[in-house]
Amino acid sequence: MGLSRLSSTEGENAFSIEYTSWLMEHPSALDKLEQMMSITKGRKIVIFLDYDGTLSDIVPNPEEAFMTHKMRRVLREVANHFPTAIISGRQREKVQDFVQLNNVYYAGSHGLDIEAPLNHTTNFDDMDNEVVLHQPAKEFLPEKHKVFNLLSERTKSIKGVNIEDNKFCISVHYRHVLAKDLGTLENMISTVLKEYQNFRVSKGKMVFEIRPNIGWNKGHALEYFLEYLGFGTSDDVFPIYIGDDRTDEDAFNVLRKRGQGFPIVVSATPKDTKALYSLREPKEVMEFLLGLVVRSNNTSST
Ligand SMILES: O=P(O)(O)OC[C@H]1O[C@H](O[C@H]2O[C@H](CO)[C@@H](O)[C@H](O)[C@H]2O)[C@H](O)[C@@H](O)[C@@H]1O
Repeated sequence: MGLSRLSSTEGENAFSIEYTSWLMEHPSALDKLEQMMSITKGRKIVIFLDYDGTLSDIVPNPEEAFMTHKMRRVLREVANHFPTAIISGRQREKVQDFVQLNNVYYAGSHGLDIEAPLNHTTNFDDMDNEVVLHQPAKEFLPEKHKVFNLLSERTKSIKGVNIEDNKFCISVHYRHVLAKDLGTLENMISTVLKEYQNFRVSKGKMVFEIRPNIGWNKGHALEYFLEYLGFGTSDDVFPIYIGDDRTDEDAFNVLRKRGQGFPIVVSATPKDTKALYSLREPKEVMEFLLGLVVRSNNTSST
């Protein structure tokens, strides 16, 4: 359980005391698997996952945040057992490219670009599958291009800045920016956003996340998927959301408000979160997902 893992991985340092007490409030989801499976009896489990830091390790280069083959195998199994959606800050197509599974639903741009199961409005994706696209910030695309170009131009002088175009959102990575230049970068972003007040900025892991200033976030995307899957107001659903970053907090909040399911934060250090449970790293996420599959197989064979 949590404590044994702690002593083997962290050693007896001052920090582990803080982590241990945080763990009491956000117990390891691995330790709660049995309990969770008994609560879910008769309910439909639906899985929601963030990508970076949840399905793939955080790495210095965003282009290299690959998922392991093992994680992909587990995810495929999970999605064969339960409806599964990935809700990422990245461009949706980019996540699809990393994940390469067609039994998973995808949302990109922090939930602003949803490819949902087929319902009334029909589109076709690259593989000619019928899908429903929900893109509530479509009208902001031309402006987003301008913000992207302006930011790229103005931040050129700062070494280490990496600006990622996430379709409806923009990520300004500062992982490789010198500490002395950070203030300048922040000022540049706020100057640009003063000119484009339809956009706002928040902070992620060594990244400034810029997105249209509309009332739509990962929490709304989660609700949208539930609605489409037919569980909008249902009591018979048990949604599990696993994520590691600030934008995932909106989805944790939705689960807390619905009083349903398991909000799980991925973190090996104490952090302020609305999640009720925790997992330390993507490897534990994989273990947890595998645990769900195994237990679900056991239940159906008894
Ligand atoms: O919602 P997510 O799927 O978690 O996406 C959030 C951002 O993740 C990526 O950036 C983060 O991961 C990178 C790769 O490990 C890392 O280099 C970076 O420092 C992290 O912030 C992604 O590149 C962003 O576009 C996403 O918005």
